Amino acid sequence: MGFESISAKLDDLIHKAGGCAVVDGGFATQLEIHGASINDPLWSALCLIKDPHLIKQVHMEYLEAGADVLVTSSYQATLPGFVSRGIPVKEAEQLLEQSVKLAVQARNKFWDGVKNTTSHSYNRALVAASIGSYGAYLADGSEYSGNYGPDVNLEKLKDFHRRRLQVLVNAGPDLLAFETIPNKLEAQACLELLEEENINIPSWICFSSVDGVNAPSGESFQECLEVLNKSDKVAAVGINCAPPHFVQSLIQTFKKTTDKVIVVYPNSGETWDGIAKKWMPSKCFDDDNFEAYAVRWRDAGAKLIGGCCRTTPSTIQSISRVLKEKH
Ligand SMILES: C[S+](C)CC[C@H](N)C(=O)O
Ligand SMILES: N[C@@H](CCS)C(=O)O
Ligand SMILES: [Zn+2]
Repeated sequence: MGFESISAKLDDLIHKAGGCAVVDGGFATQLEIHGASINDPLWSALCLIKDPHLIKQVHMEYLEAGADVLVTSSYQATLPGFVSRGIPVKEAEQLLEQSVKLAVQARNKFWDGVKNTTSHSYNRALVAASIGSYGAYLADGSEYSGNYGPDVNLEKLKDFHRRRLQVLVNAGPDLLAFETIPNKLEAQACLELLEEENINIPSWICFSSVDGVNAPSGESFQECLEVLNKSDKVAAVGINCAPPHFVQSLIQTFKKTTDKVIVVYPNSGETWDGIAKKWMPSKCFDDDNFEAYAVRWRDAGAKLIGGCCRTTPSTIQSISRVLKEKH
């Protein structure tokens, strides 16, 4: 590695993609479209146990659609979550490793198939190991409230994230994707872990938002980003799984507060009912809206753009087509 910066691989991908790379779309959503039943505390991580082939298939579908970054199936895959289902710790760790390996295998297979073909517009994708927030593990919708209760402090959050982080990094992803972080405390915990574990692959840290202005906890993004700006271990910051109509102004807020790469991959606009465990209709973007807005988000300064829950490979195809258009 020498003196190469931690984020060299990510910077190189963004450069090759013409200044703005494409992240994949809703992973759990596409599992469900294929019939997976994930109404379960493990949510999409249930497929790591029940149907790993489907995981690889979904990764392939997002690659075909033009994703430059694959986010792994580990969002709600945690050691305590698996252990609570009677899975021994060693096997639980293997499931986490498997989430990275399935994405790497899909990426390699897809790239081997296209790299020597003429006039394709694909880049060799990077694999980002998903690290869902503590709220995702709680499976009570608290990744959208940021309310973890009085017993959760910095040390508890670091304890929760540490071993999974180590196992995922050892499985060899290109990046780490911290997803739906709802408050400043968890952002701080993730950052301290990256430093303490001396992680040498780039990370992005993405927040959720339910009002389009602040983090779900009510803390301002300015105070959250001031914490993250202190570390070079965090290559990119942004928003995931928030409604798409919040994104433009949030990019502007982030631009004022950080020099880091900005990553946005909103959901379709539907809202998650954490009790009923289903998506409720709301003001939504369709694929054409994503296509139109992806250009605006890029022009506002985002360098990584994709979709989250309730977006599909056809959404990513629309985003990829418009962002990779030659002028
Ligand atoms: C991004 S949310 C829709 C994931 C599922 C949630 N953590 C739950 O288990 O209810
Ligand atoms: N990477 C996860 C994020 C859920 S908010 C998924 O797409 O299912
Ligand atoms: Zn989502």
